Amino acid sequence: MSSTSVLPPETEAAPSRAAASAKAGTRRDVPRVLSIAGSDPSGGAGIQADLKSIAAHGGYGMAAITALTVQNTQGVRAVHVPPATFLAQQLDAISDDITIDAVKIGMLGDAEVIAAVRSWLEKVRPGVVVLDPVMAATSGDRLLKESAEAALRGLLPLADLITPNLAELAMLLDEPQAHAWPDALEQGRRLAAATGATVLVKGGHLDGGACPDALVNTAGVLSQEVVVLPGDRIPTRNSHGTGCSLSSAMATVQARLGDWEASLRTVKPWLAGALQASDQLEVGAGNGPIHHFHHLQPSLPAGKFAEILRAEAGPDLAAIFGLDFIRSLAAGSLDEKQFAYYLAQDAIYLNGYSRVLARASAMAPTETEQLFWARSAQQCLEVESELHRSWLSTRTVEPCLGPVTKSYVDHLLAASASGSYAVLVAAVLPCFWLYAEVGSTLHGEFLTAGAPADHPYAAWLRTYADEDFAAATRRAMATADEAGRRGSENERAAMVLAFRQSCRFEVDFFDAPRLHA
Ligand SMILES: Nc1ncnc2c1ncn2[C@@H]1O[C@H](COP(=O)(O)OP(=O)(O)OP(=O)(O)O)[C@@H](O)[C@H]1O
Ligand SMILES: Cc1ncc(CO)c(N)n1
Repeated sequence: MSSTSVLPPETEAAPSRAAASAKAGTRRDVPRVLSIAGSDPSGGAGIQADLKSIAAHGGYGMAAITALTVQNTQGVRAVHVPPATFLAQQLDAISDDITIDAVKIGMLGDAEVIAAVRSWLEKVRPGVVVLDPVMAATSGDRLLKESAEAALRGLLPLADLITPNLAELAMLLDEPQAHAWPDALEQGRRLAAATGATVLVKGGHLDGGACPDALVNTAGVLSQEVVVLPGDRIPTRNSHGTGCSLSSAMATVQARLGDWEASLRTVKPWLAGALQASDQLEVGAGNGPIHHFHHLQPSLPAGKFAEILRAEAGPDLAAIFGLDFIRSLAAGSLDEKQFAYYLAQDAIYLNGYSRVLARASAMAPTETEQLFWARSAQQCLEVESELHRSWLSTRTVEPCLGPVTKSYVDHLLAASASGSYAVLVAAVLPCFWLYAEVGSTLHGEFLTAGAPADHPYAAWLRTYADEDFAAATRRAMATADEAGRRGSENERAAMVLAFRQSCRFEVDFFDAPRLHA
């Protein structure tokens, strides 16, 4: 398991001239960072994203709310801008009392709000000011009144860093939107020259597989006039709030490092990781949020959790192969009464197991998994009726629920009621996996012995080598691996417990005919 760190890893970057000329007093271990932005109640953008992003980078976050939005991952339904005088009071209350190491400015809404922020900035002059010129949400809905665009342009010279996306960059320059990266960089240059600020040109809205970002400054603050950080586009729809998260992360890290290039080198890989891990959150049906704290979660590589489960089951598998029932079944010397008991209990078990698999289907996070469990549930019922038709119809056996069968099914039902899909998947896995292991071993032994036709259980042993069942087992294993990787440490521990308990029941189930037949 990989180790976790509280802060995203910082790449050692060669100090640029900016580091040397960073404003005195801006470097703090835990920077006090104020977000002046709108609220997104769905938590992915606006001040909610800013506070997460600031915390993810080790800052102390504060928030003065410029506007309330009614939005979710699918779009903005309404915007309410409280009186600008009330915002001014919030800003004064903070700066009267607290030293602010960095400010991030996001959604401003209208010209009155911009005027209030402007006069506060002129009065307080915070050490680091990052301005994200928010005009629209990821969904395309407007967040800045058209009549306020000129006022926003007027605010730009008060910022140290401006972080426009391609549409915002064009609007601020009153030019058509750039679609090619070199054109965007040219626009960045013009905006930097016009404002004196550093411009972070963002490639999020470019076409194609690349997603570069660049810092541009025409006044010699950077090591070069244009510093490009290349990046791959991460294939996800979950880009809600990337701009907010990036700008507040830049404000926080800049207050600690005093170097824009080093800050972007820290923030960009973190953002890529947050986009990559965004699917884990399962928030909303539209453009979902990014996973701000992905770096705090221990991540397991694919297959690792399945490997852990396999190791857990090792002793139980060995115990199964040592059982009299299995040894004598393989040798053909098994007492017919025990075999009949085993078949009858298996039929009862499969009925319960089918219900539990149907529950897994109902809880599955994707339609593919839903279908897999539903099919498996159906196949259990088919095997159950086949057992009655071909094996049990010729035998006289009491169809009573044995103690091991009852305990095993009760355990599975408890897992299905635990509320955790991952725990349920772990609990049902041994019936696939240990059974498939036992089956292929016994079938292999049977073939090695020349598949003797006079073996009393020859027909039964032949049914064990079912490629469809082996494929379903691999699928169940991969699903458990994925559920384990997605889950928290606590959930994985609960999965291992449920899995081990089922493994014990598999051993007991094969031993039950000896004790109860
Ligand atoms: N699919 C992606 N893969 C990698 N990086 C991305 C992706 N989408 C956006 N980014 C990065 O996210 C940051 C924000 O870029 P973008 O151009 O999307 O800003 P924005 O439009 O202001 O964001 P928002 O969607 O919050 O309004 C940039 O660093 C950009 O490179
Ligand atoms: C409040 C708010 N600010 C900014 C954005 C841009 O993503 C948004 N969607 N909502």
